[in-house]
Amino acid sequence: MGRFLSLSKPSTKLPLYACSSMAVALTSTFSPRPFFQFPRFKRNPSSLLNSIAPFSVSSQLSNATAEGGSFSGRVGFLGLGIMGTPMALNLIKAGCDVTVWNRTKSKCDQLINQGAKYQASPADVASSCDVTFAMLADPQSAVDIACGVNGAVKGMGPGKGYVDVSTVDGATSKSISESIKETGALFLEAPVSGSKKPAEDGQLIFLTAGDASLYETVAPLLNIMGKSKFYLGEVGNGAAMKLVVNMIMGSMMASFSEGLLLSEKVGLDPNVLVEVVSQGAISAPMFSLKGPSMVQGKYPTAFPLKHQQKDLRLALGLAESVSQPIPMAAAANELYKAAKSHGFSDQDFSAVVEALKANL
Ligand SMILES: NC(=O)C1=CN([C@@H]2O[C@H](COP(=O)(O)OP(=O)(O)OC[C@H]3O[C@@H](n4cnc5c(N)ncnc54)[C@H](OP(=O)(O)O)[C@@H]3O)[C@@H](O)[C@H]2O)C=CC1
Ligand SMILES: O=CCCC(=O)O
Repeated sequence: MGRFLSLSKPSTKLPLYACSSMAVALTSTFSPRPFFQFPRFKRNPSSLLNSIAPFSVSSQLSNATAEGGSFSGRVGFLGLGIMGTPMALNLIKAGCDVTVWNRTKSKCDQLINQGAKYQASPADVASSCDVTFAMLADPQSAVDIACGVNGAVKGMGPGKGYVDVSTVDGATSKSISESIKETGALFLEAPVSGSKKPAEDGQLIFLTAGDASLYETVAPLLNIMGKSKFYLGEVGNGAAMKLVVNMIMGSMMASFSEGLLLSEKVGLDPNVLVEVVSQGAISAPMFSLKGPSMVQGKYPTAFPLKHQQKDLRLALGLAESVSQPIPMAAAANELYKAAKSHGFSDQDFSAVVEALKANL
């Protein structure tokens, strides 16, 4: 039991509960923090219960239970963009009692038609729900919707929980956490890896940190929306993990873009490059998925370029805070800034290749 009670406390020697082989290597070699991944048992709720049961941190949520791998409380969802809409939709399809709000109200219609309730403000959603999720564009909007006039904080209180799944920096997440917790409610940051299609398919990866009991309570909801989830300890660790992952992704895409253009310029077929890359050590689903449309100059938006640049900017701030040089990411950031200034903000981040074209 003792080893599980240390779940929410940073430690250098925590055993891994269940994880990938990569996570084992990281934990035993580098990680100074708890590093847990729970397996996903979507088709076997009793296995899910067994996997969660050892983490017997009692839930403080009054009307919600996670018994048997389900969640019987009311779920709020704020922010219905590319990611929020399919995530909320999956909760509705799974039978959850979902209440939505979005700045642009018309984006709520699809979900209301599928059975969602609507409230007129984040505060109203939070006061009418047990747990409220927020999937917002950036740090400013995440703070505004949590802490602003008619923000979620106004509707929070003991027995409730707030789960911020937006990609923000650790300082923003901590500030939101403090405001939420001052009301007596619980807070979990849970940014996601995975884009539009994984969100639609319930295949996201949650990078969570904060109140362990809220993590346990919302685990059945995370299991509906995602394929795996990591609990990383203190608030800020989930945000940091997400920014590091997206820093790598942004640099990879910038480098891939250079390769595509260079191959074409020296007379090679960039489609063949995509095929060659897909068979070797640097293969990545991202290259295979986006490469063919990049060659055609098409960038259907899954992950908006402006958000990728935001994440690189936040990763640069994270690196600055610990005096870590990240020259590749800094160079990539300049490229995404150039792409933004040429009007590609709302296209997919693979449009960064346009910033390399000579006529820009
Ligand atoms: N798309 C992706 O592949 C992924 C995105 N993310 C992250 O998830 C978050 C959401 O991304 P995504 O869904 O793609 O983004 P979108 O741009 O599609 O949606 C952004 C959401 O934030 C809302 N919003 C923006 N500014 C404000 C504001 N000032 N006040 C109130 N609401 C606001 C928008 O409302 P409105 O509809 O009114 O504009 C919308 O609901 C971002 O942090 C992103 O980095 C994480 C993983 C993958
Ligand atoms: O933040 C966006 C991540 C996109 C992805 O993981 O494919």
